[in-house]
Amino acid sequence: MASYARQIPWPTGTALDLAGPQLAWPSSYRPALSTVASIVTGIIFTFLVYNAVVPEKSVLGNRTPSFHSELVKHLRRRWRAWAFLFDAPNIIQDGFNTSHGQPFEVLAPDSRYVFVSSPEHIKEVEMSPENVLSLYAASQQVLQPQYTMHGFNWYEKPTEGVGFVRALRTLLTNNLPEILPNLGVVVRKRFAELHKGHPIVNGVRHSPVARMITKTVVLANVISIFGKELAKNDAFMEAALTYTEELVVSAEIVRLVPKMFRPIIGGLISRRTKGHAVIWDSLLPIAQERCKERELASQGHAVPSHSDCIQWILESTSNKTSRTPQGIVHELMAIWFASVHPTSITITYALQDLCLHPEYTSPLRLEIERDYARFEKSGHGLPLLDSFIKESARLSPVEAQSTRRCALRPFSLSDGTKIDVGDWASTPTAAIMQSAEFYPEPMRFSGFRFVPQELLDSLDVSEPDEEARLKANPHQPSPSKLVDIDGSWYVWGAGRQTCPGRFYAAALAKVIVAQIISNYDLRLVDPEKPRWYTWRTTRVPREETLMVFTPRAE
Ligand code: HEM
Repeated sequence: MASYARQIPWPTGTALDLAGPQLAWPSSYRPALSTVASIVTGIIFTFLVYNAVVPEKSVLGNRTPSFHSELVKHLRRRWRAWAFLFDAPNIIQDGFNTSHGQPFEVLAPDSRYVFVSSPEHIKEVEMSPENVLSLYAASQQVLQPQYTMHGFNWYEKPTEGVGFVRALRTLLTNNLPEILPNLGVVVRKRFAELHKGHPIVNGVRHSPVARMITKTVVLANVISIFGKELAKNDAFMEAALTYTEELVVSAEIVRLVPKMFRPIIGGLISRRTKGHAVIWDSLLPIAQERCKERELASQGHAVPSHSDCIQWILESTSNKTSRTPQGIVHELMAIWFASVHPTSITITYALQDLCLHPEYTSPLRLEIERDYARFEKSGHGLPLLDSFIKESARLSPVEAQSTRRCALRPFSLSDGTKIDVGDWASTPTAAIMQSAEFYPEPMRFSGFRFVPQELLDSLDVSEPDEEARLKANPHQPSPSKLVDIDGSWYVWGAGRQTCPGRFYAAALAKVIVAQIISNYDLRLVDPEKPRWYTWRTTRVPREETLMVFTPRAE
């Protein structure tokens, strides 16, 4: 700790001194003002240190004298809680390894998490009503939407009748056959444009793969969620990209400052960040227009028909708040955030895994040549590619935690473990997906692990040695798909509130990976370099990871 303190030079002088000469106070006021500023700075600093050391809800009980007698133990726990920010996947994995299926506790600076991994405990969590263990309350903590989503407050919304679940799970999924052929063309063009803009080093273009995929996903998602017109609006497209990044950083800052400062800091951030305002200003007139059309339609007038998520949400919402133009835009903003990052990251790691395991390229290309057109028309199929992306997501999951529920009322698991108000229950997704209990040779990459046995038997690879190797890799006793949900696959959460966008996400991942491997040979510039870092439970791809995409026609 001391060494960190030494590394960061603390500015000398008071807040007023640092503000510089533009504050032209009369000189007689200066000593007094300087003293006041020093006191205020001191109070803020003390609060920050206090917040770092003392949890909002101390696990040792309230802040009582007994706290002092257990100081060392307590400080160690707080140190571990702050380490969660940088090392959460390992901390969760350790808890999973030592708990042998029992619930275990992990502390973060701002929360206490209880991880459950046995099927019965997961069932208890997923069955608890939304007003006891709440996904919305957990999302509210993560996203701080009152500051990052134009004043959105999930608590004000009745949870039943939320339109986006039906809009995404049913209507977006059912429309995949209409959406996918256009997305294939858009993705191919966008990827080629981005590729052309990357610098040439030693005769080949070096592409920052994470950024490139995020930009491709943003375009695909704008078209699928908001419609083609908005994709032509440059200001909106720029905001659509920056908004999710702004949101993550802004919400994180708000989460880490003491509660009493959150409205001030959150308000400042909200005023300084522009992405959410551009999104709001662009979507609100459209939502207002659509609401007018709904009104006219209810009076028997002819109105234009629309086939996008704005319309599907409008048609799916039953509660009063969500039926207003503002309510619809808030839901769209929440969907937007949920749709971009996990999808881009999953695709980025799948492409990197293809570079690390190039023996899969030839059978995947064969499958794409044979079956891509059928997949586009139905939204189903490409089982080899499906399995490859699933294996990549198993070993490089975006999130080490899912099925996140924040307690709004005290809750007890059947073994007596208590989850108090403000604590979270969740599943250790990554640890379960890499457990030998569920996956033979769990840490070995086996791209076709999930395909049916007969498909594996009929695998046709031009190199007989490679074919034998692929067939000998570990294989699951029962086949499964990327979008499935079962007791060893919690990538999409669990129970009633599993990801409603997963059918679209899986289809888009297949479109993007298929378009890239059909049209380019790919390799990592430096396969040995670290490809991600972790922040809390998220495995974030490094922006500086470079790939070479060589057009196959050349
Ligand atoms: C690979 C990509 C994706 C992953 C891994 C993923 C994962 C998840 C998970 C785990 C949850 C549940 C939260 C939890 O239990 O902790 C969730 C919820 C949600 N996801 Fe996804 N998601 C992905 C893509 C998408 C896409 C593309 C959309 C929209 C088109 C979307 C929309 C949502 C929404 C709206 C919820 C909230 C559901 C509710 O409130 O009941 N997701 N997602």
